Amino acid sequence: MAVTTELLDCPAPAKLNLFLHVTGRRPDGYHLLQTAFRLLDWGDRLGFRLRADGRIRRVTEVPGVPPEDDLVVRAAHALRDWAGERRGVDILIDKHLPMGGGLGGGSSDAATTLLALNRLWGLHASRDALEALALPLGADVPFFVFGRSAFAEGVGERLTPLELPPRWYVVVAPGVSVPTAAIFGAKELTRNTKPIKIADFAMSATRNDLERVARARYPQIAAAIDWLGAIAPARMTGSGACLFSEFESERQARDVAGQCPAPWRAWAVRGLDRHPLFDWAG
Ligand SMILES: C[C@@](CO)(OP(=O)(O)O)[C@H](O)COP(=O)(O)OP(=O)(O)OC[C@H]1O[C@@H](n2ccc(N)nc2=O)[C@H](O)[C@@H]1O
Ligand SMILES: Nc1ncnc2c1ncn2[C@@H]1O[C@H](COP(=O)(O)OP(=O)(O)O)[C@@H](O)[C@H]1O
Repeated sequence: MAVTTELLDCPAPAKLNLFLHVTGRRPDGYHLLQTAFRLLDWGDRLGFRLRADGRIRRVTEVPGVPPEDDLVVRAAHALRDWAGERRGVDILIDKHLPMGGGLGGGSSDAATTLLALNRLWGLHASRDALEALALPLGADVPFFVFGRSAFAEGVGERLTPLELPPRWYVVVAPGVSVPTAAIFGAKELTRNTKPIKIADFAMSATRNDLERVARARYPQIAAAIDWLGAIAPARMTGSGACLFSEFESERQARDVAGQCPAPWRAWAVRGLDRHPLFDWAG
């Protein structure tokens, strides 16, 4: 029987890939990357309620994602098995981030689950231990546990903190959902960008290698990048479908977001330096 306790309400912020270079491919097919991750002050919200009976349940519907496939459920099982925890949890998801958007929504939901359950179950797992549990859930999940703007290498798990200036972003969703595996698997993807040094990172000197593939396959992405790019330099995040431009002021960002033509959607959002749950790893 479920125990009635308070709901632990937690944010799961989105990320942008400020650039993404594909530098190689591992024998198992995963790609070697260099990317700069930036957290955003915008995301999903998750609720966690302790259960004494040991069951892990997602209690809200997420269209297209059966509970057993949901990264929050998989994260909760991974942490419970690792810790030998006997209690369970009810998990509520309030989804705001477009799925298949390159904003890392599912990955961030999974990381927030690891951080929240570490606290709810009183496990005191270290950040390193949580990052190790995160990687098998998805290449982006360790970054959200790391919880700071980061330069990432490997498949995204080798993370170095990155100091970034305060910035606002316009994020545009062109109304399509992109399957990450199909973009990485494309024959035409170039996989030999020369590695850069972290100190050489600049928006103007980098690009997103996945963008050319996504543009060619999804005309809506190409059209949206061209629309935003006519106003300010615009780039795709991750494997798409969303794209973004960077601005120094909130006013500029809100002004541009307000011009976005339907049916595309646009948001003006602030870049974060730290994950709101940064202190929750032991
Ligand atoms: C492209 C990026 C950039 O941050 O983000 P998204 O666009 O998904 O948000 C990530 O590398 C995605 O990370 P994530 O979404 O966690 O991907 P995963 O579930 O691990 O992998 C999905 C599939 O993408 C391919 N994949 C993913 C990561 C990688 N470095 N090489 C790959 O080839 C693999 O085919 C894998 O089966
Ligand atoms: N909690 C979740 N939220 C969103 N997607 C999820 C979740 N759990 C599993 N998924 C799966 O992960 C896929 C990628 O979702 P998402 O992380 O939002 O996009 P992206 O990897 O492009 O940033 C979804 O299409 C869905 O099948």
